[in-house]
Amino acid sequence: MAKNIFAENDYTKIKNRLIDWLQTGVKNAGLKGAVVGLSGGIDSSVTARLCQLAFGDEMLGVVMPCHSNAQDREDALKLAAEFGIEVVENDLSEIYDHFLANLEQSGIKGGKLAAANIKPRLRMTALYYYAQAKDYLVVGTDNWSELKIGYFTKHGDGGIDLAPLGSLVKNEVKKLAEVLEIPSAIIDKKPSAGLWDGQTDESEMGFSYQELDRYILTGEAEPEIEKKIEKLSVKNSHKVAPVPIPRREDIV
Ligand SMILES: Nc1ncnc2c1ncn2[C@@H]1O[C@H](COP(=O)(O)OP(=O)(O)OC[C@H]2O[C@@H]([n+]3cccc(C(=O)O)c3)[C@H](O)[C@@H]2O)[C@@H](O)[C@H]1O
Ligand SMILES: Nc1ncnc2c1ncn2[C@@H]1O[C@H](COP(=O)(O)OP(=O)(O)OP(=O)(O)O)[C@@H](O)[C@H]1O
Ligand SMILES: [Mg+2]
Repeated sequence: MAKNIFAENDYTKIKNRLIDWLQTGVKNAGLKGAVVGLSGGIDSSVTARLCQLAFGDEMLGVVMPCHSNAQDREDALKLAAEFGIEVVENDLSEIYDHFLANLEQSGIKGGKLAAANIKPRLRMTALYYYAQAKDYLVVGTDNWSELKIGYFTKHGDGGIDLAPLGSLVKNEVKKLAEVLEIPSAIIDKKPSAGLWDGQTDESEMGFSYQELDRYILTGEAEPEIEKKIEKLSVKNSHKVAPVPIPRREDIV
């Protein structure tokens, strides 16, 4: 059997280093704590728990259903209650419906993704409201696997101030979740962006996190999987690059 490359790290050490890293990031910004969107999924649960350990009471979780799965909302609220994380809830479903209808009044109708990507961008707007109100940073949940292939909404869940999980692949986040005592119902849940009914990361990506993570860490993958990963990585590289600006000498 192939060795488990995700089990090799010391996750207690990683936990402690990430707590330090978060504290340094917030201190360098001259601010007090962190705000995190709580989806009921593993990435936000791990991020919220790390922030709580880093900032104690100076940490806010925000649950923002937007035509979302009721179980996810319950899991998010349960996690907050279990760890004593302060939580507020904003249901964005009606705002989303109004906003989309308003946009469509222009006569321009977008496809499924144009509409669905509004959801994470509304959440981003709410998170920045709370961050500014409380002198916090917006702490994102994006992991290395998602960043590698650009599997996030630009200026949505990608619109953040710090990304503590950005150097860990998804399966490593799972191991970290165990050390943080995240409930197994959350750890074992199928990853989903929750943008539409039945959406799962792996079916949309066209490969598994196991395959993606193995490729990121070892460079090994079936040729057709490698091709898919590299294609997405190139296509979405703009999402992790600074915004292009023309060189002054080329235009003046
Ligand atoms: N070369 C380029 N240089 C600069 N900008 C470029 C560009 N190509 C496109 N763009 C811009 O980027 C936009 C497309 O990017 P974007 O708006 O992000 O949209 P897109 O990548 O099409 O969709 C987001 C993807 O992330 C997934 N997602 C979203 C949210 C959460 C999660 C999750 O893991 O939970 C996953 C979602 O299911 C979907 O597959 C274009 O409309 C255009 O404005
Ligand atoms: N209903 C929601 N309420 C609050 N925040 C949300 C909600 N849905 C998504 N988010 C935010 O968007 C982030 C990106 O979603 P994503 O699905 O990648 O992470 P996750 O749900 O934590 O984990 P998983 O990828 O395993 O589903 C979440 O981690 C969370 O911060
Ligand atoms: Mg999710």
